[in-house]
Amino acid sequence: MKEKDRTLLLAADELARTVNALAIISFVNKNNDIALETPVIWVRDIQPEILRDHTMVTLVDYCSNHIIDAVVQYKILTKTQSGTVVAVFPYALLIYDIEDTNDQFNIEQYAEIADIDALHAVLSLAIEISREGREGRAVGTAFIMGDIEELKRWSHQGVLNPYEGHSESVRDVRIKENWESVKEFAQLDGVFILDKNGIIAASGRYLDADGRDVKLQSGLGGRHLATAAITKVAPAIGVTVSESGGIVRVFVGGNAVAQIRNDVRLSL
Ligand SMILES: Nc1ncnc2c1ncn2[C@@H]1O[C@H](COP(=O)(O)OP(=O)(O)OP(=O)(O)O)[C@@H](O)[C@H]1O
Repeated sequence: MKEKDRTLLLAADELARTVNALAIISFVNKNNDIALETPVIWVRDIQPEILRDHTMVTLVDYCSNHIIDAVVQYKILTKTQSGTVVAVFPYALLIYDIEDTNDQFNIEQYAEIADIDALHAVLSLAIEISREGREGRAVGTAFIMGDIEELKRWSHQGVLNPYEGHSESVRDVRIKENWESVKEFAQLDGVFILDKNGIIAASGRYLDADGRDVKLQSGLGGRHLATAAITKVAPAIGVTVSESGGIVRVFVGGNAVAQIRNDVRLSL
């Protein structure tokens, strides 16, 4: 490990203890030899060194964008809503208040649409699918969770529903043992629909909501458009995993409300 990185991590640990931070989020290379009192979350696949010769403004911009992305994921993966983290970049230490990302994405505000634990589970699962793919291939899919009768009304079965006739216990997305089969069925054409408690009603589902009056950033195709559209006509939240690019997006009321990049990967 570079001496500079070690010094920064030790300083971050001290700072974290002073401000009573929950964790250190490290954008410097992972090192298991260094013993710190504060739990460290390593961000993988990031090379902030490339910015070394840039201006201070670019660096600050880079740091704040990356810490926001990392904290949004941290909140989803650890179910943390408040507190402080200390971020370590190769050229900066940052104290960051977790609640500052609430403008970006605050899961709690969707409690009326879907159970918060189930939503955490769907988001974590979507992040895993976006990172892992299946058998070396990228996988794209979507999870639509909400009023299940409305979701059934606005969609139809594209292929045979593999969940048909199965008990709730094997369809519950909150149970991690069920994730492996979800990852398998994510390869089917179509999407998953789930009730507001996270019980999967079907996969291989085709969405019929009309995406014509939905406005999304350019480049997003049929899956994203249909997901946005169904959240406009039904009380539902949609989580997409893009096959091209691996980004996880969250849709509510016809709009994209959050975007989780897959190049900021936290290893907890
Ligand atoms: N209305 C729909 N309902 C369910 N699935 C759909 C719908 N439209 C498209 N899809 C699925 O999305 C897949 C990808 O389509 P498309 O490339 O147009 O979407 P996209 O939004 O660009 O997604 P990606 O970023 O994953 O490529 C299709 O092969 C199909 O399986």
